[in-house]
Amino acid sequence: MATVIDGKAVAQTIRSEIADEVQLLSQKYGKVPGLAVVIVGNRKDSQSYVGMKRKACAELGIKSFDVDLPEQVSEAELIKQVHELNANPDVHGILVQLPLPKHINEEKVLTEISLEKDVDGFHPLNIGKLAMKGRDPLFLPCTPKACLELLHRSGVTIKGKNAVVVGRSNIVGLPASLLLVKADATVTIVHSHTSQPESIIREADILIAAAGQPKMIKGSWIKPGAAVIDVGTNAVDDPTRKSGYKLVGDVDFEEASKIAGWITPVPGGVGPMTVTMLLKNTLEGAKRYIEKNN
Ligand SMILES: Nc1nc(=O)c2c([nH]1)NC[C@@H]1CN(c3ccc(C(=O)N[C@@H](CCC(=O)O)C(=O)O)cc3)C=[N+]21
Repeated sequence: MATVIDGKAVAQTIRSEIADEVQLLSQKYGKVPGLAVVIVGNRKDSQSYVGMKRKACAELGIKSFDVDLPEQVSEAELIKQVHELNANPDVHGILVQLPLPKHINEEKVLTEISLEKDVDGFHPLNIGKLAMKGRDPLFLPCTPKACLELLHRSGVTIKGKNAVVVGRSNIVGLPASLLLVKADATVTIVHSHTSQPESIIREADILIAAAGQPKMIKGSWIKPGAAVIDVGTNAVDDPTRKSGYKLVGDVDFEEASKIAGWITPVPGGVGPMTVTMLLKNTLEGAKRYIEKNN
């Protein structure tokens, strides 16, 4: 049976470390980290994620700046708001919740975020640096950083291992692959055009599942003893629940937990750690800014 990695518990430990540092910063400089959370429109999932982020800020003494814009807001107006946050000395991190409505060019908006405040790590220059050997971006993207932190805190070594990443999105699969290469793994990316995904996944000592397909990865695909990090957060109908749905990962947990060495649950795995890495990035950004300007 696999060791189930308790993302919620690890997240809690790191959050209390962050809260202590926030207090130190506040005592030393009379300033607290500030995170702007920008949301456009009223997608239910985005509202819920943004709510979690704002609540977590409050719990840690991080000041959150809430910008809520209507679905119809123009790209120009959104960019104007980003520029105002760039100029605000109390804001050390800016997060624009994705996805944005179709009439807005996401890359254009993300490019306007000041590099020093890009706590999501989604600015093309930060991604470019992530992709370069010997270079480091100012911020690592939160979900990939969460995956590596969970491996690290579980005592899983990455160097020299076969790592397989399922999915190649800009926010998870691709940057996770880059981080694993930088950590000296041998990395294979599996995606919708891969002809034999099972046989590749079976070679994975480390598996990062970020395809967004509920229970796509079966127990029989897992290499015995592998470390399985499940990034999927898929809502599937569940009439037995009040909400009418439940969250399941990209991995069939029931089956895979019998074969893997380590596995993250959904919920309670990568999700809470993603939010925690955002808070950590905000703290790091604030420390850089405050120490430079004092
Ligand atoms: N600019 C931007 N940055 C993001 O980081 C970003 C984004 N846009 N758009 C959407 C995705 C998704 N995402 C999650 C965060 C937390 C949980 C999380 O905490 N999940 C809980 C479950 C929460 C629940 O019960 O609904 C868990 O897995 O235990 C999940 C998903 C961040 N994203």
